[in-house]
Amino acid sequence: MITVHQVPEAFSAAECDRIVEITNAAIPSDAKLVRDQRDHNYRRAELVWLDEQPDTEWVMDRILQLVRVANRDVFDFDVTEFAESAQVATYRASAGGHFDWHSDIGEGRIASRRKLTMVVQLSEPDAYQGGALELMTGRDHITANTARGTATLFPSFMMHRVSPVTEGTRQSLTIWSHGTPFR
Ligand SMILES: O=C(O)CCC(=O)C(=O)O
Ligand SMILES: [Fe+2]
Repeated sequence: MITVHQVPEAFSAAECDRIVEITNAAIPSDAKLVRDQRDHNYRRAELVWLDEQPDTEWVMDRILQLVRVANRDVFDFDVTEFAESAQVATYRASAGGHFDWHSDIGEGRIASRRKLTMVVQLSEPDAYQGGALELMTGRDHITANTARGTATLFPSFMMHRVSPVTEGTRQSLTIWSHGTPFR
C-alpha cells in the first residue's frame, strides 16, 4: 500500500539515548546528497554512519524487525536487502539545519533501488523548534509524529522534507531498504 506508517515507541527513550551517545562520540561528516553533490541550500545536517560505529548491531537487528513487520503488514513491497548503512543526522538551528523537499530514489546504482524509507525521531520534541518531517501524501502533506522513538515508514519515492530547525537540535535515524526498482 502507498501510505505513511508510524510505529510509536519503536525505540525506547533509553535506546534513543544510547544511539545519540554513539552518534555524538563519532566524528560527523557534512551531509552529502545522492550522487555526492554538496548543496547547503538543499540540505544542512551532520551525518554519522552507524555501521562505522562500535556496538550498533542491536540497532540494525531492531531496524530489520521493524521494517520486516511493516512491509509484511502494510506495504508489501519487493524488498530484499539493506544496501546502505543506517545514518544518524543532526540538524542544528545554529547551522541552519534542514532538508528541502526530495524523494529518496536517485539515479545511482544503489539509490535507484531504494524502496522503503524509515526515519526514527531520536530527540525529545521540546529539544527543538521547527525540524518537522513532512510528507506529501497527495495534494496535502502530513507531519510525522515527533514523539521520541517513533518510527515513520514511507515509500522512498514519496516527497518529503525536514523544515528548518529554528531553535535547538534535532536528531533522527534514517534507513533505506532496497529491492528491484519500482516498475
Ligand atoms: O531526518 C529526517 O527526518 C529525514 C531524513 C531524510 O529525509 C533522508 O535522510 O533522506
Ligand atoms: Fe529523505
